[in-house]
Amino acid sequence: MQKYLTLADGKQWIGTAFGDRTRVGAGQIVFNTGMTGYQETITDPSYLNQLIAFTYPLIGNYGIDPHVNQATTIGAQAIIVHELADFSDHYQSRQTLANFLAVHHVPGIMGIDTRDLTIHIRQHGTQAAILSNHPLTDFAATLASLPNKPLLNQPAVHPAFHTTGPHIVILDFGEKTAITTELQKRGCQVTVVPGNTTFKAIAALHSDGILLSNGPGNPENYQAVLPLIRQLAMHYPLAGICLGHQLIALAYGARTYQLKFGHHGMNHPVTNLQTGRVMMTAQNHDFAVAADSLAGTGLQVTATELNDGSVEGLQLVGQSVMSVQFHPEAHPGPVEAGQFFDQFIASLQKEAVANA
Ligand SMILES: NC(=O)CC[C@H](N)C(=O)O
Repeated sequence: MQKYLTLADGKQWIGTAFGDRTRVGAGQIVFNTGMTGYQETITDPSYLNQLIAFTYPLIGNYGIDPHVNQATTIGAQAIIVHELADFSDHYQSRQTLANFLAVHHVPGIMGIDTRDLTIHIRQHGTQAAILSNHPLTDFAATLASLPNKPLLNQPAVHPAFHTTGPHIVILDFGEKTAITTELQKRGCQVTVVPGNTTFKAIAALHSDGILLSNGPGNPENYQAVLPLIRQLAMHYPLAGICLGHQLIALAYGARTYQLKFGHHGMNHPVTNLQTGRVMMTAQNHDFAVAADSLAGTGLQVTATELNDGSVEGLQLVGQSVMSVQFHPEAHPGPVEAGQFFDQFIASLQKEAVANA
């Protein structure tokens, strides 16, 4: 069965259907440059209502391992690959990628020139796209007629794996499971609450620190939570990852802007401005904090992306507020980005000693 991928600017690719073969997908198209990690990417809630094109030419070869899902549902609208592995080979694989997508009602297209698609997005910028079963006659009308998927929050209490370390509340805007797991591994008890929980309800949990999660969409659409963030920062050590980082910036008066084609992949070099060292990071964002909007906010840049110089880390001077744009919980190999969790936990312990 043929499938048609059409971009808002009219460019079209024709390929073969896989996954949920008849379903149509529509949203913003992004490309991901990871050579591995397709399952973590596909289940990452920050991709809500996006079409994900993989630049790595063979996808699906190690199948699907239920343990690495980042959420219980798939928010992405469609998956685009050059070649889909027709069988998977891994001792923990329980399912093929095609089957996994079919079960979650996500359509896929394979057999298209993903290099051509990526070059096109890099040159013309990120835009809306539709994956359909027939050539489109009216892109705008079709886009308007297709439904968006809702975000599914996953509130839960997660015990520490060992020892009784600090208790951290995660404000969930679309949290990846790996964030909870990285905290649990470090001895933390984690409570995940929806991003719109009130200050009073959060205070009743008696946590040692708050972490603002990653999440989908434009950070400017989250204005309602900004007063809560300022209030939380007055009472708790606060950390933010990706969307959480952008929300901290907005809460203190900085601006965010949309990148031309986003950072989606696992090979993004980031310079730690405190040590001068460069680390390889996993990233998944279309927006970034505007460096020229930070003057007078009290926020300082702690890290930058080596390729385009964009802001990758922030801290609030004199207060225990720290954030990163990249994903410290994800790594294709190098694990140094995980230091962010160590620093956050150390800041909770410092605060506890100061208040003793
Ligand atoms: N992974 C994230 O949290 C992404 C943040 C935001 N939605 C962006 O695209 O920039």
